[in-house]
Amino acid sequence: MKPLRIALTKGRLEKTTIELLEKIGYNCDEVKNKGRRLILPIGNNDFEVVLAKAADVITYVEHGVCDLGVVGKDTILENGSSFYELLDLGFGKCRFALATKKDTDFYSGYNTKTIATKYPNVTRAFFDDKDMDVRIIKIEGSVELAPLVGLADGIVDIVETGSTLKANGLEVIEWVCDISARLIANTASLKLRKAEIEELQKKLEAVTK
Ligand SMILES: Nc1ncnc2c1ncn2[C@@H]1O[C@H](COP(=O)(O)OP(=O)(O)OP(=O)(O)O)[C@@H](O)[C@H]1O
Ligand SMILES: O=P(O)(O)OC[C@H]1O[C@H](OP(=O)(O)OP(=O)(O)O)[C@H](O)[C@@H]1O
Repeated sequence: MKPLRIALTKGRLEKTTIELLEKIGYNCDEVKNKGRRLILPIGNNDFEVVLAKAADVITYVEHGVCDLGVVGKDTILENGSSFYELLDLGFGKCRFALATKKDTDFYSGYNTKTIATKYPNVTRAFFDDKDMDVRIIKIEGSVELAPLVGLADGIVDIVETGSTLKANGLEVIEWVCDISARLIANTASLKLRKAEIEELQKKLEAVTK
C-alpha cells in the first residue's frame, strides 16, 4: 500500500512538528536535509511528508491528495470546512485578539468601525456574534501598521508574546480565541486507512498530553 501522505505547515510550525515525529520514532533526516525537494519520505517509508503554506495544507487534505495535515487552528477557522480535526497537538500556541491603539475607546460612538486583518472570516464571525456591523479590510501582513497609518480603527490578529503590539503602541482590548497546531484528516482517508491513522494519532497523543 502507498505510504500515508501528511501535509505539514512550513514556517513557524515546521520544526516542532518534525521534532514530534522524531519523538514518536520516525526518522526525519530526509525532511531535515530536504534542499528544494517538496515530497520527502519519513521513517522507514512509513509516511510521505509534503511541506506547504498553511492554507494549502487544508486544500491538499480536503481534496484527498494528502491523508493528514498539521495546521494551526487559525487557518482552520479561516479556511476550513470538510475534514476531521483529530488532535490538538499542544504547540504553536498563540491567540487571536482584537487590538487598537493604546487608550482608544473602540466601542464608543455610532460610526461603523474599520478592522484590518489577515483573517476576514474569523473577524466577521467575531463581530457577527456581537451583532456589530464593521467594515473589514484584508491585509497580507504587518497588520499592526493599519491603525498606525490611519487605515483602520482596530485589528484582529495573532498575538503570541504581545511584543509586536507593544512595540507599536497597540493593546489588546478583547481576546477572540486560543490557537494551537492541530492534526487533521481527510474524511475518506479516515475511513479507508483508519487503523494506520489511529495508530499515528495515539502515538502523537501520548507525547502531546
Ligand atoms: N506569533 C505567531 N504569529 C503567527 N503565527 C503563529 C505565531 N505563533 C504560532 N503561530 C502559528 O504558526 C502558523 C504558521 O505561521 P507562519 O508565520 O509560519 O506562516 P503564515 O501565517 O502563513 O505566514 P507567512 O505568510 O509569513 O508565511 C500560524 O498559522 C499559527 O497557527
Ligand atoms: O505577539 P508576538 O509574539 O509579537 O507575535 C505576533 C506577531 O507575529 C505575527 O506576524 P508575523 O511575524 O508572522 O509577520 P506578518 O505580520 O507579516 O504576518 C502576527 O501576525 C503578529 O504580527
